[in-house]
Amino acid sequence: MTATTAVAAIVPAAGYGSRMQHDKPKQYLRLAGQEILLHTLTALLTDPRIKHVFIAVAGDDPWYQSLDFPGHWPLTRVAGGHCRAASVASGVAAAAAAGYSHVVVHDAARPCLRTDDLERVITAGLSSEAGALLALPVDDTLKRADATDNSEATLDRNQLWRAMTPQVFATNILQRALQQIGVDDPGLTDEASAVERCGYKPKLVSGSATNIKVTRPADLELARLYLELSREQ
Ligand SMILES: Nc1ccn([C@@H]2O[C@H](COP(=O)(O)OP(=O)(O)OP(=O)(O)O)[C@@H](O)[C@H]2O)c(=O)n1
Ligand SMILES: C[C@](O)(CO)[C@H](O)COP(=O)(O)O
Repeated sequence: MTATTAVAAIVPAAGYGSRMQHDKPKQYLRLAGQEILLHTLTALLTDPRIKHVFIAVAGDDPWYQSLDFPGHWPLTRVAGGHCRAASVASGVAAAAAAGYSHVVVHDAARPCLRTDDLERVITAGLSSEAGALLALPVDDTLKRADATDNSEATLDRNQLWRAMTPQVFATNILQRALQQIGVDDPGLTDEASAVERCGYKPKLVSGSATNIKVTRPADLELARLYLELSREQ
């Protein structure tokens, strides 16, 4: 693949953010001067290989239409699904129909994506049939809890990584994997899980701990800090 290969980004943005406990989905909360979704799209569009962004939005979403997107951004709204995988599948179908050979899937809720990390994971994903994803080796000791949050076991953390996004795959491979495994499979918490179960071993590309997924209220302050720090660099 060349550095100028055209890829499509898929942004699942149809969640309601229940863990954030806010009356507005977290992707529409404002941090460091603009909505989280706008930060995420700005980060994705720093890579010239991303030629289009398909954003999966909930059908009853009243917020998306009010966002102030720059007119030149190549965006298409697609129907969000009942779960993250269904939203991603909707975006993959649109990217396939538009003729994109590869897709970059990135959570709307991860606004602190660094350009250098994005560049590395796209390059890795384009150079391997199995694809690639940003991830970080686990540095903490991992415990398995019992039903009352007591530690009942310590897991071997050797060779354990925590997955992030972007996750980069050949469009046809990801589309076939999602169809084969089924978007309602409880084990399908990211795109790589579907591709792995079809026999591929996606490359784990070491990312940045700042690439957090804004999930709970405490994440907002941290994301704001990271966004303001990146602006100063
Ligand atoms: N049906 C869904 C559910 C989630 N997402 C998106 O998938 C990303 C990661 O999901 P998560 O952090 O779980 O977001 P929510 O589902 O909104 O959060 P919660 O689980 O707390 O409700 C988010 O950008 C979210 O908008 C989506 O596009 N469609
Ligand atoms: C895709 C993901 O961000 C990788 O860590 C994560 O699995 C999303 O989980 P969520 O519960 O849908 O936020």
